[in-house]
Amino acid sequence: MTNDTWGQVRDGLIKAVGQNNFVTWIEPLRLIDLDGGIARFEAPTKFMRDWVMRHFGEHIRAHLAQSGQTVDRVEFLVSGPRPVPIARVAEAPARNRLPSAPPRTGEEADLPGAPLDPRFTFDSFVVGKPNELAHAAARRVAEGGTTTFNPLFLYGGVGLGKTHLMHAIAHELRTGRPDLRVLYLSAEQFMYRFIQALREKQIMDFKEMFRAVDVLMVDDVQFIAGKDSTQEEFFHTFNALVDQNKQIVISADRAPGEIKDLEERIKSRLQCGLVVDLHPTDYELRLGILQQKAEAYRARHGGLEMADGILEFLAHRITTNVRVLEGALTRLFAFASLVGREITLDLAQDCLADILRASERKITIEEIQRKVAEHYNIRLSDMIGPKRMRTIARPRQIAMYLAKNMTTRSLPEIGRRFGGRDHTTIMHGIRKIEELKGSDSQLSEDLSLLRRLLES
Ligand SMILES: Nc1ncnc2c1ncn2[C@@H]1O[C@H](COP(=O)(O)OP(=O)(O)OP(=O)(O)O)[C@@H](O)[C@H]1O
Repeated sequence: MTNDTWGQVRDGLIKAVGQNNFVTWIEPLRLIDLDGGIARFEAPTKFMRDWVMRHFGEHIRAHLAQSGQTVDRVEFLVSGPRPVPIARVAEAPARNRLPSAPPRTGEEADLPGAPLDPRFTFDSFVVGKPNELAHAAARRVAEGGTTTFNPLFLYGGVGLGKTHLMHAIAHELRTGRPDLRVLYLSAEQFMYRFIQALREKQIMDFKEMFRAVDVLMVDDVQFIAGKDSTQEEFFHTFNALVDQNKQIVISADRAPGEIKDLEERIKSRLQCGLVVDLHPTDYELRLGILQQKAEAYRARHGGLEMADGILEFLAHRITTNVRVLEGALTRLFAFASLVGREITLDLAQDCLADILRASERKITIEEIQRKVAEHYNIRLSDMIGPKRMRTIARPRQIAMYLAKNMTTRSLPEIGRRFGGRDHTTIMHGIRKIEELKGSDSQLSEDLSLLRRLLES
């Protein structure tokens, strides 16, 4: 192939994939051979080979073919530490080398990002009060414009949509800004890649790779807390990218300041951008998510017969997290399609009994003691202490009564939590309250109020 032909192919490829992509991924390739309809290229590292093959292989083939070459297939090889000499390359190295390829040696650490879940898009993300800020910030980053806050730090409890939002950003950037190199991975993967690079003495490649991305997204960053050298490397990567104005998105299960064993300088760096939390879901958001999932199911599998109020019932009863909510719905649909019946409330309760039981709020004896002590304005220590005067003994008996009725604890267990009292003393206290509540309206009101407070 002549320089002219390559010049033509080069221009076409730049137009097709963008200058940035061309310089980073295509220019470093070396054409070793074009024979029998097969064009063979050599890439400096395995990572680059895989990336180019996946993203630009077809572009390269098509542009070579357009320039008049007979090319049915393009193959990519990795140049090993001691490349096998290829005669043709040796004969005409200057011609076959793609112009101005930067010198690269050895094989770079294999550093592809984690795969993205195709279902985690902005379209499938339901927005409500608890997550609207996080969603808006994620949307802003996904536009790929100038960096306004760096990093974006998303945090929240288990299963509240952190990963979903990060994948959505990556999907959006890949379509809207294909010229940007977006790398998404978990903090755990970051650590393993780092250890691998250390072991294989490829730390420079590791650094180069991470510093070459335009948008870096690291999920579950709390994982690197307490892992000193990984933290150190993460800190340097982080700084290098921020210095170049490259966008960073981080997620964690808690706010930066609350991650134990995370170096202070990292905490303060993480707090420099925009820190937003995903709050626990509320009823409206849960219902919205369930409605969206039910619609998606109908769109995929056709009709689904469901009695009124089922989704409302689930949104009301399953308050743990979205993952559990989704799991419940999936099981319900599978069950309904197996038995071929309409989903009724009975069927839902039956089929989801374990999930419903597990998401019932568990009230502890300590909570009961605290609430009752607060209500009657006595000290918590008096709940378990020996004082016998009525102003203390009565609230203590009320707490015993509630402990028996609102938890599954046995009398001896309750006795232990009340300063090691015997179960007969507990029994006596409970009986006393049962007796009194029929005649003492104030006491019965207090009991209902305390129940409500504890259940809320
Ligand atoms: N607002 C939402 N709209 C639609 N689906 C949601 C929403 N929030 C969470 N989900 C779904 O709930 C599941 C759990 O979400 P995700 O994996 O993003 O949680 P996470 O916050 O990253 O949790 P973890 O801390 O366990 O990693 C996913 O299937 C996700 O699609």
